[in-house]
Amino acid sequence: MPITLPNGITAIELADDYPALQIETADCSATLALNGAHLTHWQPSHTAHPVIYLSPTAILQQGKAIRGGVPLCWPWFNAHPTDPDSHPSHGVARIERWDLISATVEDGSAIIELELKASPVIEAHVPFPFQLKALFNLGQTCSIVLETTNLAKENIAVGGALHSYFSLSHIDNATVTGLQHTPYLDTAARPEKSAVQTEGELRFQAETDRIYYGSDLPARIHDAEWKRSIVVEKAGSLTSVVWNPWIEKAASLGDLPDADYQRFLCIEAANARHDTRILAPGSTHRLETRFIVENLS
Ligand SMILES: O=P(O)(O)OC[C@H]1O[C@@H](O)[C@H](O)[C@@H](O)[C@@H]1O
Repeated sequence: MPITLPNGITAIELADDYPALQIETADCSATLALNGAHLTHWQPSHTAHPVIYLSPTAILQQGKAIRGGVPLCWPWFNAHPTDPDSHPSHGVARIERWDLISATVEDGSAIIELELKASPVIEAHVPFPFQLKALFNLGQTCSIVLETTNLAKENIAVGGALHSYFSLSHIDNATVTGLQHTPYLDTAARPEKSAVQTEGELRFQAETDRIYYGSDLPARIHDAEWKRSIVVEKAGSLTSVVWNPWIEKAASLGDLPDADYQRFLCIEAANARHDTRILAPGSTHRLETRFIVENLS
């Protein structure tokens, strides 16, 4: 049965056969694509600039991943752990269409639940039965929960990430705090190398691709030009990923303008590598993140 949408939430098409929900409430504006349960825009009313970066050349097509927004990576993080040539980067959840289960507006916040149902495409990549839900609470803050339940009779392994792309005035204006003394794996280095962050403030001057482990955040992105901080909180995750592709990698990505590496930074609540979760039959894992925007005077 079709869901009746409340005032403040409208069904739109972002492209041909590419449905989304447009949210306009007193507290925020936001856009949520059903493909990938992918938040492509969120801007609370108290901030002058969008919080989420979306590539202007993102491909909006069934079966393709959107560049930017908040990809829901599931059930593995980045390349498939054993057979990367046969399975898509960051899993299938971000390229398949989700079903809308409910949508309400309460006190200025849109509360939306989506579910990814099994299909032959998904079964070709995910070898176990599951229930997967995404819960969004979009208002003055933005919270996203990705909830996996194991419907198999044996243990399953579930990794992934809430791969948020945060919009910046310019990467040179951005610093990140909250990660000092945290160990990380530098996956941009060849070979990968382990280190501990010594700096109190992280700045960006090269490709950055780090998996921080034992990290429960929060981290804070300061944008000196836009005079705001974005606080990134999380739960159900002990790995945090910080990613910016920089010049060369950005140029190799066909769905990102060459110069746009300057316009975003990813901070991701992850279950990456050894933080992949083992779920017993019937058990549920919740990977959560929340964004809070603070204006600086
Ligand atoms: O191009 P994709 O599949 O969206 O991945 C983008 C990036 O996602 C990040 O999470 C990874 O740490 C990077 O290694 C990866 O390049």
